[in-house]
Amino acid sequence: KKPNIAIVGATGVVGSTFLKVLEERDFPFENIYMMASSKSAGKTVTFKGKDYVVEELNEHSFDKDIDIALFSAGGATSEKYAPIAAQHGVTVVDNSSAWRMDKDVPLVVPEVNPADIEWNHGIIANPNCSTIQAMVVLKPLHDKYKIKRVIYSTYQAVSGSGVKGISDLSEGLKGNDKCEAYPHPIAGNCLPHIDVFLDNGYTKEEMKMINETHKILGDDNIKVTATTVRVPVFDSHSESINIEFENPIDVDEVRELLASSPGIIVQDDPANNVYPLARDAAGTNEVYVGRIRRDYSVDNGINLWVVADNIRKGAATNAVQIAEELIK
Ligand SMILES: O=C(O)C/C=C/c1cccc(C(=O)O)c1C(=O)O
Repeated sequence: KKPNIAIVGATGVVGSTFLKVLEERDFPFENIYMMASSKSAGKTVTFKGKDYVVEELNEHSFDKDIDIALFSAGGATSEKYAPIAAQHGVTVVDNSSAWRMDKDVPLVVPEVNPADIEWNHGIIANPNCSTIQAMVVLKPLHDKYKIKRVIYSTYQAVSGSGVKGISDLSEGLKGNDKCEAYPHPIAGNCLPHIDVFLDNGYTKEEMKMINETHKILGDDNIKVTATTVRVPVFDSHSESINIEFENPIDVDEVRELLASSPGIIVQDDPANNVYPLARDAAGTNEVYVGRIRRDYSVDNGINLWVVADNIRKGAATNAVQIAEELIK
């Protein structure tokens, strides 16, 4: 039978993109239920030409027959309601960080570790957007050359902060500096501060990339560090990724391997100004890789430039791909 699905956080930036991607990919379903917290309940969302009134999420929301629920309504909502849904037999795909590091919750990028879906106990976690696009690229390289160390430097779009981030940038570009999403004006700036600072001097976003890399690749021996930066870009996260391998590599072989790996489009012809660009990646579901070159400062190292739409592959599309695995 076709699944009954629920969208929790249906009116948000990611929630509304869940709906776009479900329609684009013609995801099969019998019934769909739109849910959100009290502040968004009562709104109307349109999906496949039909209007739906968003119902207020509560502990009885999953009493009805629901097979799959896609959550993107903040960590607190996931913390409270994902277990309730799971106890009602729903398989939850949660876009928040609430359950990502839980030992009973698989953290999944379908191109990377689809088999981990099998051991879910009702909740499957969607990784952080910056982690997802990196994992798609690192997995084939780790399998072939064994990664020793990774350095992430990210250049993250304001859409990752939702409507407040988008507004701060659009107003800032008109000369009206606003600081609703960030402690400093984002227009004309780069802010090395995403989420909150921790006692170790790193931000939560940086520690998410480090911890989630270990869990998804299943290898805590990989040395990982990260600097995550907010830049004045509306859509798509760009990442400079430096990788040192245990084994020798050949750059042309790396380029061919990536070009033949799932979910990746290689754009790497600097002589003709060809490399991944945030504005080209926006609105698509793939991960783009370019500037593939040897790091001559170590024996077996490379540098990469990796770009993806942070709301699509970084969140909504990845979650829908997990749901597609569930109904196979
Ligand atoms: O800021 C970005 O570009 C990505 C933001 C992700 C985010 C924002 C608020 C809460 C969370 C969270 O769920 O903790 C997350 C996440 O890690 O997915």
